Amino acid sequence: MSIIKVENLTKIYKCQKRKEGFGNTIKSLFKREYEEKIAVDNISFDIGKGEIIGFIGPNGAGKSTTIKMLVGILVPSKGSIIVNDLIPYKSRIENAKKIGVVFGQKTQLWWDIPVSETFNLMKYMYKIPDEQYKENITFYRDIMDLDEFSHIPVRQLSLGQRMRADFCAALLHNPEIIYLDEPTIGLDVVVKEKIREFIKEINKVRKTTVLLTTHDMSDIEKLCSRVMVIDRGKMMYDGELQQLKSNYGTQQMISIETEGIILSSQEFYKLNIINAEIKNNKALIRYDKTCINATQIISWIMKRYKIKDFTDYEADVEEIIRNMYNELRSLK
Ligand SMILES: Nc1ncnc2c1ncn2[C@@H]1O[C@H](COP(=O)(O)OP(=O)(O)OP(=O)(O)O)[C@@H](O)[C@H]1O
Repeated sequence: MSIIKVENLTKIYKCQKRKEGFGNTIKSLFKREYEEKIAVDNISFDIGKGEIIGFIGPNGAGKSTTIKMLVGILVPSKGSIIVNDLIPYKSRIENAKKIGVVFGQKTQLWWDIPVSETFNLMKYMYKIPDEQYKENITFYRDIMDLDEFSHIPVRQLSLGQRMRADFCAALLHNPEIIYLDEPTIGLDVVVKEKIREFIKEINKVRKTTVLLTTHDMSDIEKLCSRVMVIDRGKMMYDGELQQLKSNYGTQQMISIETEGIILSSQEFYKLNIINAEIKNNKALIRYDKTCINATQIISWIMKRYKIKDFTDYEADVEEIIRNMYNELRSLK
């Protein structure tokens, strides 16, 4: 059963045409010319209850525009969206009761009041029953260390504390879906890890559906099994992260340490590899697994050197996505 169903969704922005030069600026005061920008171009997808989906793409790809339409802030130019059996822009308030939103770059907390007061206001606004409110505060207090900062006004919080407070505020009313737009941007590794654990826990305990937009590929690797990739408004990939890895993650690396000094990098190019960086008795070899495999490389080296240690690395998600963007763009 899908909780989000999107069909042929398109968003076209109408923007004022800007021409250079003083004369043109004066003219534009009297006669405005407009041009259209297709930000989201005929995309369709289905999301099931309890899924955690990574929604990724380069800058300006159309991610935020899609999320704004799902939330109900923007009206689509074409196509349909059903979220929780509602059309978001027609039932904004009803929809808002069932969703939570966290924007890494903006806060939805009140700047001048302490975090605990903000939570009280949210309780009042969303009409959260006492029992549910108490249960949630206890749950979040432990997992997000709320006591450390709940008495402090929001403007005095560090970014990591503010993000933790933002997450709790967005989840106080037990939303069915949470939209996360760059939720770990600018955070240190410890807070990032805490927030990822929190997302996993909420998803496990409450079956909350999560749509996550991020440029941090470790967020994707650690949280999502399915990814949707958008580029220039078009859906380029929707499927398993694992499949994406095997389609685009053909580049791999082996690092090797030998007993003696490696004399020259030139000889490594007899192998069908991409490149080799050599330093004393260490070599870092980059290869394409569709051309040669790790065993072939190791056995070739073993005939020439005594190997002390070696490690075989999978391509990381960042590299996979880079390969994918490059390939898709070269096709256009
Ligand atoms: N209000 C607007 N008016 C006109 N064009 C807009 C508006 N908002 C976004 N755009 C354009 O629509 C396209 C998609 O923008 P959007 O913000 O959805 O991308 P994004 O994938 O979220 O990018 P980023 O990763 O940089 O946040 C971009 O070309 C952007 O310039």
